[in-house]
Amino acid sequence: MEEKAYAKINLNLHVTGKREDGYHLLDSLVVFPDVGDYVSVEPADVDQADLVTLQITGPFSGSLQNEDLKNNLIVKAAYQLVACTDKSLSPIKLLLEKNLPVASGIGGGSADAAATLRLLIRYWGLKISAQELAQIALKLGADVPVCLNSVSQRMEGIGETLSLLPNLPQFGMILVNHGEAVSTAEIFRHRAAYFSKYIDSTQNLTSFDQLIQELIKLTNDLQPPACLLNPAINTVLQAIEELPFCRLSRMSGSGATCFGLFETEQQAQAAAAILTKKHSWWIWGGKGVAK
Ligand SMILES: C[C@@](CO)(OP(=O)(O)O)[C@H](O)COP(=O)(O)OP(=O)(O)OC[C@H]1O[C@@H](n2ccc(N)nc2=O)[C@H](O)[C@@H]1O
Ligand SMILES: Nc1ncnc2c1ncn2[C@@H]1O[C@H](COP(=O)(O)OP(=O)(O)O)[C@@H](O)[C@H]1O
Repeated sequence: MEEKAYAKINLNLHVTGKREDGYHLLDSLVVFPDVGDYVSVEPADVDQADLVTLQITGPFSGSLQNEDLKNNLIVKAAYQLVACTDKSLSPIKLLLEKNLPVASGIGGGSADAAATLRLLIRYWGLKISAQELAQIALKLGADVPVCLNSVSQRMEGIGETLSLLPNLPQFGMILVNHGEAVSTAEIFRHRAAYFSKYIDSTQNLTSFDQLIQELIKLTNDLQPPACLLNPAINTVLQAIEELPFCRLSRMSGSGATCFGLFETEQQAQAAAAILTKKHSWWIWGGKGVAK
């Protein structure tokens, strides 16, 4: 049994306020392109010491090799489910194929956690209400709730207030990461002192042109501090902007991954191929909205 953990892309990200606990309030249009990690589960030996174990493979497994697997969001997600059932559960082995760059503003860890929740609810046959699931997800991280169904959404609060964007058009996207991880906490610490206002007209975004016109008016408020702390992000943004048919380039989340938007999937794939010839960066191109 397997679940795909789709990358999370913030098409815009407005920091609209700050909570008393220091967490920032956000307003962001979030989409899930057709690229991701894979989480799968198989039965483990009954004499396995831990109920849940994890093995990581894939091109970015090395980024997690020095971390204790018990701290991985996948293992934490599994134990959150264990804690909310009376069922007697048999030991499992979880496998993660890590295809997404780590700590890169595309929510790989959050997507993995959400995929694990979906996977194990199915595998163990658990009955959990949507409300309880949303609470478990938020406990794991602010970005986990939006990743639960991996469809286009507007995200507010710190990530707990979600509204679906069912009319968003299909488009092509490229993702580019130059290989330097940036710290989310540090980027938030260096953000400008003002809070930005977000004007919502998301219901009208039914064509690609309308979407671009709207996104041009919006910003990622974390992009300026990220570029200041890691100027190479500017180089990436410029390289994307110069690609044929690119209509918008921007950073996702707290960075450093940047995206480019194209009218079609084919244009995005061709653009990714051009960039791949010039740079040794992580580059992906394809469908901007997976499902
Ligand atoms: C910025 C976003 C936008 O989608 O994406 P990423 O860049 O992580 O992909 C998220 O809000 C990231 O949420 P999440 O992934 O849970 O953040 P964490 O790594 O736990 O946050 C690390 C630190 O960043 C700060 N932080 C995080 C989220 C937030 N809304 N306000 C904050 O001030 C806090 O200091 C927190 O301790
Ligand atoms: N399954 C996981 N994949 C990636 N990172 C994880 C995972 N579990 C825990 N982490 C931790 O979460 C941090 C943020 O990772 P990630 O979710 O990739 O960041 P971002 O949301 O910025 O893309 C990592 O530095 C790592 O320490």
